[in-house]
Amino acid sequence: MKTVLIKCGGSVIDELSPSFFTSLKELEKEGYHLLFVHGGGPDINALLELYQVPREFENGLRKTTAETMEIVEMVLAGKTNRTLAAKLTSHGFNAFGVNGSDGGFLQANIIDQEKLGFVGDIIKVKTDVISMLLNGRYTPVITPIATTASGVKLNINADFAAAAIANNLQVDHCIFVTDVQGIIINGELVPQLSKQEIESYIHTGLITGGMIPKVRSAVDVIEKGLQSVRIVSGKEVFFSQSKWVGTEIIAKEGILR
Ligand SMILES: Nc1ncnc2c1ncn2[C@@H]1O[C@H](COP(=O)(O)OP(=O)(O)O)[C@@H](O)[C@H]1O
Ligand SMILES: CC(=O)N[C@@H](CCC(=O)OP(=O)(O)O)C(=O)O
Repeated sequence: MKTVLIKCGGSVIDELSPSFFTSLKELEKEGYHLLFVHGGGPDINALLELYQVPREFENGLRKTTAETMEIVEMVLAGKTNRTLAAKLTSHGFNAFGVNGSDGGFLQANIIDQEKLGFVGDIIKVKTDVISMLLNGRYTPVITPIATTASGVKLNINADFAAAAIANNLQVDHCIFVTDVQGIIINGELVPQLSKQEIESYIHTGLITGGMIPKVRSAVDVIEKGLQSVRIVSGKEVFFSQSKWVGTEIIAKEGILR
């Protein structure tokens, strides 16, 4: 089965354009089965603000207290998952919401309780759930919340969750959909980037903020052997006539595919 994992950032879920859905249809026409992982950072921020709960990030990861975790779950499982699933359904996909914390689907360890609180790193993905849904011609829409061995719920950065699921499922393509065309350096879209170039751009401050976990996740997926990883925009066409638009993350500098 040919599969494409599509991570849809919270930055763009409310702004997905008709041409984004046209690209999804093109992928389907080429025989790909699609699965989605969604974020929801901006909506989490908005609800935290409403409840007057302080927001804090460390290296792009949200410091998550027990109180924050309750709001994270309300937003991710309650709002963003439902919004994306509804949009996909209205475009003819058989969307099926999947909570990472149900049935031990996403299992994680706490990264650093003192520094980050209830934030995890995925250690196991029960891929049978996804295979079952894809075989039934459903389109899984996955919420990035995991559980520890003892059943504690953890907040997972959606880019990291997407990378772990892509690696475990060995998908054919992994794409990170966001609100910009790809990696932009000095005002120009960069069509291809290697790990070395990425690290140097992070070091010089040309790749910042939420783009850092995204590019690091993309590199992780490439290093684990997946051939095709891209950062694309959800506001434009990203796949047409078998051609991709955006930034491709490549294993080594200078190797063109
Ligand atoms: N070099 C870069 N190229 C493009 N975007 C960048 C770059 N460095 C930082 N960014 C920022 O990263 C943002 C995307 O990350 P984020 O807001 O976390 O998105 P998402 O919610 O889609 O995961 C862009 O809107 C942009 O402001
Ligand atoms: C640990 C951590 O940072 N979790 C993220 C989960 C959502 C996310 O990653 O959303 P985007 O893809 O829109 O950034 C958070 O709480 O914001």
